[in-house]
Amino acid sequence: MQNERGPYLISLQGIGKSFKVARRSAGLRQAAKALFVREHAIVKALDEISFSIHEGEIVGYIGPNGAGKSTTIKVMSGILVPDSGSCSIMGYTPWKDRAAYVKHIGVVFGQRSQLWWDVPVIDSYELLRDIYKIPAETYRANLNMLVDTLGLHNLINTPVRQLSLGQRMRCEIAASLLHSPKILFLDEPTIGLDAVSKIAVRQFIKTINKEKGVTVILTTHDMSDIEALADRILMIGKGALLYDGTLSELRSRFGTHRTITVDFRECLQPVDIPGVILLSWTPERALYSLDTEHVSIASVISQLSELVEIIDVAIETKPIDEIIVQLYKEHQI
Ligand SMILES: Nc1ncnc2c1ncn2[C@@H]1O[C@H](COP(=O)(O)OP(=O)(O)OP(=O)(O)O)[C@@H](O)[C@H]1O
Repeated sequence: MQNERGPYLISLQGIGKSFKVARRSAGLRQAAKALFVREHAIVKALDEISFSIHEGEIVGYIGPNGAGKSTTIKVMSGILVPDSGSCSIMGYTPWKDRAAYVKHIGVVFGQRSQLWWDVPVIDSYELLRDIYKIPAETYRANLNMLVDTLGLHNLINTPVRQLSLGQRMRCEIAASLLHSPKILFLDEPTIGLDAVSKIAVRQFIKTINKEKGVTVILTTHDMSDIEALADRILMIGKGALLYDGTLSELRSRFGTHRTITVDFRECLQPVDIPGVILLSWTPERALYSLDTEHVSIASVISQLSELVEIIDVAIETKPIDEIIVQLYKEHQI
């Protein structure tokens, strides 16, 4: 498959995946009954998911808890076999050609470690070198680059269990890239990290995307990850794809709301402007809320400036988190 930008690197068509989960009602009687009769429910984790991704993209895969994000990443990385649909990544069907396919991908699950817990990080790296049969020269070059850019100098000789979450995450990301994969799947890579570690991880993801051309698909609940990284958002809810587009399209579609803070020379009388909500008024500052679909910012400022002497104006857009919540609400998820 392809479009005007050429062939897709990743293409999913109608992927479906359900899980059979054991159900038990509350109470002792039900517990006793469950010893003999197991009741099951079917959870539809993915319902006909289709999307395609080009080489070099950074795609943010978002959605509320239980939407199906991790399940999609598991299908794409070949860990899970879907019930229906097709998936072609670099020409491979991940769950069928797994041995050859995994040489081209790196996977990081923020909540799970791929490193050996009790041994120094470097030992896990050497094991990965042997598993992936990474040529000595490539391994050395990649290791040096990763240690430098992720600041791992003082970490790689430490056992994983002695590392902080942020330090471990940087080591995990390095582990996933030792074999020079073309695609990196990151499942909540910044979960639980402090502000400094988050920025370091984001910066690194940007660098390997730009300099090495690595295609990145990341799931996150942190909208600032998306703002900092993703060119494109795929939003999933109740197993179905609900939005596929850029962050700026999303903003303009759902984010026409603005808050305007105006500072002025003392004015005791609040000024009301038609179509605009006055949120607060003090003798030196007013806070207005408006929808730019109905009223332009220019007209608000011009109407105000006729009545007060404006000193400063600050305009804020609705935070991306609020836009996402609005989107979830619209889709009733
Ligand atoms: N191995 C499994 N067995 C049974 N049900 C599962 C399994 N894995 C996922 N599910 C169910 O499938 C649905 C999608 O789960 P998934 O982990 O993909 O969601 P998610 O979007 O990654 O959620 P979160 O943001 O909470 O990590 C959920 O209802 C979950 O309970």
